[in-house]
Amino acid sequence: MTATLQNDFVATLRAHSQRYHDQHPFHVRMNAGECSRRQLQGWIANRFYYQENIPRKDAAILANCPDVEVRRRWIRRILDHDGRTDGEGGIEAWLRLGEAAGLTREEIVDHRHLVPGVRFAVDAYVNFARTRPWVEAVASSLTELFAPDLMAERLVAFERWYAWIEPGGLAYFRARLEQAPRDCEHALEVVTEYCRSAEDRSRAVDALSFKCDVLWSLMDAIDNAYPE
Ligand SMILES: O=C(O)c1cc(C(=O)O)c2c(n1)C(=O)C(=O)c1cc(C(=O)O)[nH]c1-2
Repeated sequence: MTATLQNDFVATLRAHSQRYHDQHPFHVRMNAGECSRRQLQGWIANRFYYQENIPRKDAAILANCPDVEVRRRWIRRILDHDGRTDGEGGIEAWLRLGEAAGLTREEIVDHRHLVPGVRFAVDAYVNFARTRPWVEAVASSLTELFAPDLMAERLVAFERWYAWIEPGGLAYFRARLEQAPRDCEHALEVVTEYCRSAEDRSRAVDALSFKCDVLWSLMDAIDNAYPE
């Protein structure tokens, strides 16, 4: 691929920031301090389903990926979320966020708050990674290019507007500020190396569009379940 084609490809991927869920009305209200306690708790309990399924999605990518060097780096994502032992990892950190916001572990883990639209959106993402070519699944993870800005904004918003959430609960977002850039740098390397033809590139762009839709649908479902 020539340098120009590569730059255009990366620019097209990055332009998907315009469709990222940071612009969803629920996130806009969240970051403006307009969410109630119940709405934030609902968001945390529902987003847990995304968090617990991310490692299963990444395991599907590993299962479909024949490149040992890619697998060696990709596997770290699973450990980041699952931890190496009890009490570690992103899933645990998300449960602590829930506790800091006044939820019990039990009510998060047993899915009593999980709404159908969130389940369908997350299941669609995992299913995509299981059934589509692995490079497309890698491309679909590239929404993480846009996540750090949202995390930084969220950290400021939570400290400012939702002081009733214990500050220790925000550790998850701080960890993602470092993990997301590292992860998406690798994902970008993979798609630029493997997407050689115009058709490959177009499929990678479609995969990222699909993922933007997953995240947007997830937020729509939460927004509908916890009206103002
Ligand atoms: O809170 C967010 O807005 C947000 C967004 C995303 C994303 O853009 O997919 C991820 C995360 N958080 C996240 O915490 C996370 O671990 C994660 C993994 C992935 C992925 O697709 O592999 N996205 C995201």
